[in-house]
Amino acid sequence: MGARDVIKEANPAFYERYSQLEDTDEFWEFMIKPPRQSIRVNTLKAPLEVVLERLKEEFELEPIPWAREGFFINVDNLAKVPEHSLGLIFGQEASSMIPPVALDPKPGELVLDMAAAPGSKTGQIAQYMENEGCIVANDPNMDRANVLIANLNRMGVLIARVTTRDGAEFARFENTFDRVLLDAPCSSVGLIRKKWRFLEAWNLKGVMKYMNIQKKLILAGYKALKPGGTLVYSTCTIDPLENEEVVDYLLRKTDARLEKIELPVKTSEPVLEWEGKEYSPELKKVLRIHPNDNDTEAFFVAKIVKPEGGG
Ligand SMILES: C[S@@+](CC[C@H](N)C(=O)[O-])C[C@H]1O[C@@H](n2cnc3c(N)ncnc32)[C@H](O)[C@@H]1O
Repeated sequence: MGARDVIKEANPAFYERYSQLEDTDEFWEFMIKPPRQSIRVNTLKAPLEVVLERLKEEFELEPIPWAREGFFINVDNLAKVPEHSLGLIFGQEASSMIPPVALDPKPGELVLDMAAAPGSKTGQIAQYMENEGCIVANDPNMDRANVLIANLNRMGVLIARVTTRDGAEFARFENTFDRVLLDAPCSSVGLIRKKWRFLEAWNLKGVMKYMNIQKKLILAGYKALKPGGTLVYSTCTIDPLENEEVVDYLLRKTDARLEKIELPVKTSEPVLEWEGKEYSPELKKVLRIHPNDNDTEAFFVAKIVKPEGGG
């Protein structure tokens, strides 16, 4: 049985909905193919070259084109690699490295990571900030926040303050942060490659539930952003209602503008019309990544700026 038939049988509604986005054999194959292991070298702890030299003694590394510190690696169990326990490397999916690259945080800035646990992107942001400045790393799920704290400790992140609020509460810190990352809770279609249960559990009701949370969070994140600041919105899912719809909602409600993300990454066409609704042509600037584009998890990334004098 091919991947298409396996998916059709496991969740017919899923197949029906997303065959409207793309219906190639490749798309369905990569939707369930086990993912490639990738790592980010943590330059907060040691120089990139030193860590690479050591890893190359044992493993084959393939650079990830869109993240200088990212590599695909042929390892079965990362937990057994000493560099992992030491926080010199962090297991992070290749496409999940894109949002912090797009955010482009600088040393000394004040950054809000609204949905931060387990902290792979907080660590990457701290790395780009060279441990100077401040990151408010928030996640309302206490268990996940504990994992976040443990990971930040292991990675040697010294500039994060962990909070456990509903991200929507940050709306009251108006015009405060230089940069905001909203790596939103979502239906996680991208994670099916790693966990089959995300395919079985998927339903449209869940998509709608997440869409409503995401709209609330993106408005709050935008409010908390300083004029001239950058907000990156990302999900690891493919549903237009959780992606283009949410960004279109922000564009309609505020003075937000979109910026094109120039990276060497293959993408699929953004969705500009869905279920009879048309989205702003500005949405052409977002990155919609299907699993077969780069053999990674699916991802969606939008780079949003607040005009100077806006808010
Ligand atoms: C995609 S995960 C974040 C992954 C994380 N950014 C990383 O790179 O490791 C989404 C997170 O959103 C959190 N979350 C759920 N509801 C939230 C809310 N109302 N406000 C903020 N975060 C929320 C979940 O607990 C979950 O940890």
